[in-house]
Amino acid sequence: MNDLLEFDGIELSYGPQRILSGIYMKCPVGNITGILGRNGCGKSSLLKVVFGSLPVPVRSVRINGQYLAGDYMKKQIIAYLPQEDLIPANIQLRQALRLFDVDPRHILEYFPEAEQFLSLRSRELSGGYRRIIEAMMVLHSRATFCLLDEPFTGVMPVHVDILRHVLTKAKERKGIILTDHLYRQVLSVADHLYILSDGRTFAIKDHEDLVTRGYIHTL
Ligand SMILES: Nc1ncnc2c1ncn2[C@@H]1O[C@H](COP(=O)(O)OP(=O)(O)OP(=O)(O)O)[C@@H](O)[C@H]1O
Repeated sequence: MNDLLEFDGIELSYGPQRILSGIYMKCPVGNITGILGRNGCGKSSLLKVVFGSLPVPVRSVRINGQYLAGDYMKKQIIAYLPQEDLIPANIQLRQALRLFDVDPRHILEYFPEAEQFLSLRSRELSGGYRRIIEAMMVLHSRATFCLLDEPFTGVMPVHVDILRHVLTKAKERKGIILTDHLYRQVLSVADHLYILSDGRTFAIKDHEDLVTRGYIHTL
């Protein structure tokens, strides 16, 4: 049986503003799970809580039914691409790959031109290049589960196609949860979809659900 990441019982408020309250989501290895939702509904917050970088009083994150204790970030069970930059601005790409324990060949296989970028600092890369390389790093990390917050955003179409290909290959050995407002790209790779609305997750059955939840007008 494939490893399964599940989470629920997550409660998150910012002051009086309740953000998350009725979450249930699961993602087995072999699957890509997409999360959609309106601006500000809490998608990034949810990924941070599951990764462990945003502490909350109540949270249940399980792998194969076993609760994950606080040290799972160190154990590299879950890798996370934040909406913000992953690689610190002053770090050379070559150093970043070493830090994240990613073989540069995984990047150069798809982006041979990146050879000339290896000695550049992260801040010297273009935004779109930095984004796709960061997404590739997470997908080639040792973690069994990957959380990707807006991996497609800012990436040019030919590289989006490469990323979709890498995602499809990576899911053979990983479970992947991703969110992005480039929802057609999300729809094209996701095996399961949820929409986050009113602090709760709803499994999406069809496109009509996205209209009903106020995410798209119509297709
Ligand atoms: N550190 C914080 N302090 C207070 N409020 C916050 C904080 N971080 C996020 N929020 C609020 O929580 C809500 C959810 O934010 P979050 O970034 O998780 O939404 P999102 O669904 O990822 O949005 P988007 O699609 O615009 O990226 C928003 O109303 C946001 O203003």
